[in-house]
Amino acid sequence: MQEHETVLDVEGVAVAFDGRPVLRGVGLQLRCGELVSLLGASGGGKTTLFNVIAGLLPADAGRVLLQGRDITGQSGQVSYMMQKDLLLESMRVADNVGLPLRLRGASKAQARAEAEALLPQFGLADAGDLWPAQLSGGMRQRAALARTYLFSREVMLLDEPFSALDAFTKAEMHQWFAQARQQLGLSVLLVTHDIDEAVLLSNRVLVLRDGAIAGEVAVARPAAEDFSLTEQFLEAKRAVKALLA
Ligand SMILES: Nc1ncnc2c1ncn2[C@@H]1O[C@H](COP(=O)(O)OP(=O)(O)OP(=O)(O)O)[C@@H](O)[C@H]1O
Repeated sequence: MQEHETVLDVEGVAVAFDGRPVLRGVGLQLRCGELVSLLGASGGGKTTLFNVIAGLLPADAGRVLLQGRDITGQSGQVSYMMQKDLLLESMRVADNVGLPLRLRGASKAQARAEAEALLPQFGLADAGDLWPAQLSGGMRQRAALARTYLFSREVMLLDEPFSALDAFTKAEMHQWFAQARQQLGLSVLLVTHDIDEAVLLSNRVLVLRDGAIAGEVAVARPAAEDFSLTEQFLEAKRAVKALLA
């Protein structure tokens, strides 16, 4: 798939719970190799939208297209990492990461070999034989991201993947993730509450308000040593804050 082609197309998704509308016709597009963040008030329907895209929750209206194919209501088409990493404590890291391959019928040895080959790209080169309890918070999140990547490489839905980390680890993860995403050519939709994180990592930031996309901010990224200290970063942050207000 070519860069800039639409990989995921969400059209007019509406969801109501007990007659109360949460999503009122959400539309968005994700292009190949792009990271788009979704920001909005707590309870605004971000996770609900992810559940619809992942085919885990039926929508009252709307469609979800993956590379032009209608996948509305189908689970298992895009990869989805929920806020909690959900690593299985009784499995070594490589087996945890290889789990999606096992679910698709690979042998334990095949799944482990493929997971082991991927671990260096996720900063876990020597961690395959460790147990999850032996990992730091950042390592756990990278293992969970590697497992999500093995589930499906086309589109990743990440629901607050860094929110549980301390500020120092979070900053390290941002730096690592921005690079890994480029190298692996990932197309990512990211839910976050953190405006700085959204601006730092995204090509575009979408604001969800009153059940619809209130607007978007395209992030212009200069080739600076530290993007977060640039005028362009502040400019994008101001524009996002104005949309949220
Ligand atoms: N299965 C459900 N049944 C009834 N109400 C639900 C259900 N799932 C979510 N809701 C309600 O829908 C609204 C949107 O919830 P959702 O979790 O999608 O918001 P969110 O934007 O992800 O919130 P947060 O940022 O706090 O994670 C909330 O009011 C929530 O209580």
